[in-house]
Amino acid sequence: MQGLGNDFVIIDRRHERFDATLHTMSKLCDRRFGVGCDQLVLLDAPDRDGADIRVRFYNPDGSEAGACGNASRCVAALIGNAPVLQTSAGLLPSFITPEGEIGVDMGVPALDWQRIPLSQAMDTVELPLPGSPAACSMGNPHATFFDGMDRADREGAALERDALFPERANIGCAEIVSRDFIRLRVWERGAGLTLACGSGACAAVVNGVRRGLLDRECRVEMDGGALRIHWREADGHVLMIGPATHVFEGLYPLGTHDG
Ligand SMILES: N[C@H](CCC[C@H](N)C(=O)O)C(=O)O
Repeated sequence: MQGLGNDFVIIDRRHERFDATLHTMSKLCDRRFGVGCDQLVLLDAPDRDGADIRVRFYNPDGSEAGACGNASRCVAALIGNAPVLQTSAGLLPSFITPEGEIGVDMGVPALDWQRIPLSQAMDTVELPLPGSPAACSMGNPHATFFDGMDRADREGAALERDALFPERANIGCAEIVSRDFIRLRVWERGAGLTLACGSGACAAVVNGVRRGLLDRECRVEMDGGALRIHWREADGHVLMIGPATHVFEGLYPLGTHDG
């Protein structure tokens, strides 16, 4: 499936065994020697009350991510009937808009340096990096710059691994068109530049509001398309609305060798 060109291999292992070795997962993500995707998503039966499906997200480098907004919309569309997703970031309710778009409540962002996490105590609204980005977590760490998109291409790889981010970070680079419309490019942790990043769009709006640059309801346009983001004042939850597209379905040849 794909959400704004951010694409996923989603393996439902509720009824079939699938041993997710690092080698198998990275090969599945490989666009030449495997199927090809930005992230691999594993579905299991939930083990928390109120959840309909357990969802785990893995980058092509094998690292697990606590959140993946575009994949969350895809899983919600795949399961149908607006499921509640159980992720390591918590229970994420989904919904369908009257226009048929998929919405996911991405929960409350973590704003304190320990939970993002950062390597030292500091105010997360302006990090001591060129361009003074702001940082938050949507269940995965994000630093957002607001001085144009091209830094993502030029500096994303180095910034992802800056010593400030003990678990690395997704690097969002935004161009502010107006207080309710930004263009965003994200260098994703463990994946590199992608056409869209759902949690990155959420983080960019949260970070922009905290910097006094954006309104709480904002359109975020990325290379693959646009999301609507609303950081709801009443309860602090971040709602993300956008498309989710089924590309093809197949059977993973169980029992094949990893070679
Ligand atoms: N690379 C991210 C996970 C995927 C996020 C992105 N694809 C999204 O839609 O949120 C991380 O390691 O935190």
